[in-house]
Amino acid sequence: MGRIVEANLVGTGLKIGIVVGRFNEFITKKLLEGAMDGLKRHGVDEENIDVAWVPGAFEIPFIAKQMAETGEYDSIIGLGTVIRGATTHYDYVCNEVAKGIAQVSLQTNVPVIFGLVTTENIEQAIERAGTKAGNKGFDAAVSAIEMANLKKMFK
Ligand SMILES: Nc1c(NC[C@H](O)[C@H](O)[C@H](O)CO)[nH]c(=O)[nH]c1=O
Ligand SMILES: CC(=O)[C@@H](O)COP(=O)(O)O
Repeated sequence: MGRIVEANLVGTGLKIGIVVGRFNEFITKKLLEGAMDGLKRHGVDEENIDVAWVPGAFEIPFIAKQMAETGEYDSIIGLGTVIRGATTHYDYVCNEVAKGIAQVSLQTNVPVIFGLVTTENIEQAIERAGTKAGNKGFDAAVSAIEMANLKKMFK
């Protein structure tokens, strides 16, 4: 059997970028709090966390790409909240942000984490922003650390 590659969750020395959407800010600020908590509790120095606010989830991939291209970041986290409305707008936003984040990650070789809450209603969003279903921002922080460390294992 070959090697099994599994990264630890130690964030010491990592530099992390966060891109967060202002749309539905009452939820996204909770995701940001969760992400900051997750990063710091796993050893990331607050000085090594940069946060960029964008208007909405649709804009996350563009700024994530600008950040990734600086070469400064070990991982980037996208945080946003898309809540279904009366029209098809939801589907366009969700599809583009998901595809965009995946593309930025593959094009730049920087892990970009999908820390978005995409829900049918406000209640589902609240549940995923620090109440009964955890905090998607915290989960994204742990994934960012794991991916940054995993990437280093393939150098
Ligand atoms: N409806 C939601 C949006 N819509 C805004 C777009 O993301 C974008 O900012 C605008 O279309 C300008 O390009 N954004 C969210 O983050 N969440 C939503 O529920
Ligand atoms: C997910 C959204 O974009 C949403 O806020 C838009 O709502 P609507 O479809 O009612 O315009």
